[in-house]
Amino acid sequence: MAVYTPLSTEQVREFLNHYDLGELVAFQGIAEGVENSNFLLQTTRGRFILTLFERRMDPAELPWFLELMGRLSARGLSCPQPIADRTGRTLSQLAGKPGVIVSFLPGSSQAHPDAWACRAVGRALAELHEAGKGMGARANRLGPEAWPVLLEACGDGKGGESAEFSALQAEAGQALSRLLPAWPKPEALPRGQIHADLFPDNVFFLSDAYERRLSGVIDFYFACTDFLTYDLAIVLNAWCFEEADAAESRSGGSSEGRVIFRPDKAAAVLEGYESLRPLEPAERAALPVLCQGAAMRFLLTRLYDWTHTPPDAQVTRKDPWAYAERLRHFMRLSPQAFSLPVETGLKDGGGREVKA
Ligand SMILES: Nc1ncnc2c1ncn2[C@@H]1O[C@H](COP(=O)(O)OP(=O)(O)OP(=O)(O)O)[C@@H](O)[C@H]1O
Ligand SMILES: N[C@@H](CCO)C(=O)O
Repeated sequence: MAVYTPLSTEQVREFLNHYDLGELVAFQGIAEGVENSNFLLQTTRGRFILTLFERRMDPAELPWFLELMGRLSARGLSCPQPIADRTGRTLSQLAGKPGVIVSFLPGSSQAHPDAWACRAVGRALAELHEAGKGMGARANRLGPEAWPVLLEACGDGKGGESAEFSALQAEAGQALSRLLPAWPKPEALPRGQIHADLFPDNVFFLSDAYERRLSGVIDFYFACTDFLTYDLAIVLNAWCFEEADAAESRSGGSSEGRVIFRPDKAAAVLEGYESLRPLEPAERAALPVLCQGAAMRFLLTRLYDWTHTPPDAQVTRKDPWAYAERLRHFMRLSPQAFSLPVETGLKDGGGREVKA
C-alpha cells in the first residue's frame, strides 16, 4: 500500500473545509502505487482522490502537472481534473506535504491486458500526445542523464550488498555504457508532452454486457517533455510482456525466463497509436534503442527503490529483475525490428470494443 504519510480523520476533515466538496463521509488509504500517498475521499458530494506528494517530486514543478491535466481534460482526454479550493488554489499543504484533490475516474485497471486493451492504450497515448501540444516544456528528470547517477546511488541503501543485487547493478552498468552513446540527439525525433509512466495500473477501463472502453488515464506526475516515441517505448515495455508475479517472493537466482514478449500485443499498441499519429521512419528506426532506454529507466528506479524504501512505508516494492529481462530482450532485437507498419485485424475505430 502506498501511504507514506498517514492522516487522521480530523486532518482530512479540516483540509476539506477549504473546499466546496461537501462533508467528509469516509476516507481510506489506497493500496496501489509506490510514489505518492493516495487517499480515496467519500464526501456528501461524491468521490475524490487526495494525493500527498512524497518522493522524486520538486514541489515547484507541481503547477506544471496540474496545468497539463487541466489542458488534457479540456481537450477531451479522460484524466483527473485538479479541484480548486475556495480561494481558487489547486495546490495546498497537508501534514507538511504538498497536496492536491483531483476528480475520481470510474473504471478499473487491467492487470493482464489483452491485445484489444493494448490497441486502446496505443490510441489513447496518441490522443495524449496530440492534446499536449502547445504547452511549455518540462525536462525529463529521469532521462538518460539521470541514469548513471541513479545507478551509482543504488548501492547505498539497505540490502545493496547482496550478490544478486550487485550482479544486476553490474549488468545495468554494462548495458548503460552501450546505450548512452546510441541515444538519439534531442533534435533527431519529434518531441512533446509525454506521460512517461503509462503502465497498466494507470489506465482504467469500463465494460458492461454490450461494450468495453478505455475510461481514463491517471498519474501524470512523471509527465515531461521528451521524444513522443519514448512514451511508446514505455508502453511497449509495460504492456507487451507477460510475467510471473515475482516481486516480493524472489528466492534468489536470476529471473531469466520469467517474462515473455508478446509481439501481437506490441503490434496492437503500434496499430492503435498509428491510427491517430503515424510514426515517421526515424521514429520507427529509433524504437529498439528507445525501448532499451525505457527498460533501463524502470530497472534503475526499481533497483534504487529495492534498497531505499523505508521499512515502515505501506508499499509493495516492484521487481527490478523483470525489467532486466526486458532490457535483455530489446538489446537482442534487430535494429529493423519495428521498421514496418503493422496490421493486427483489431481495427475498430479506436478504443471501444462493441460486444456481440
Ligand atoms: N483520479 C483517480 N480516480 C480513481 N482512482 C484513482 C485516481 N487517482 C488515483 N487513483 C487510485 O490510486 C491508485 C494510486 O494512484 P497513482 O497511480 O497515481 O499512485 P502512484 O503512487 O503515483 O503510483 P505509481 O506507482 O503508478 O507511480 C491508482 O492505482 C488508483 O487505484
Ligand atoms: N510504474 C513504475 C512505478 C512508478 O515509477 C514501475 O512499475 O516501476
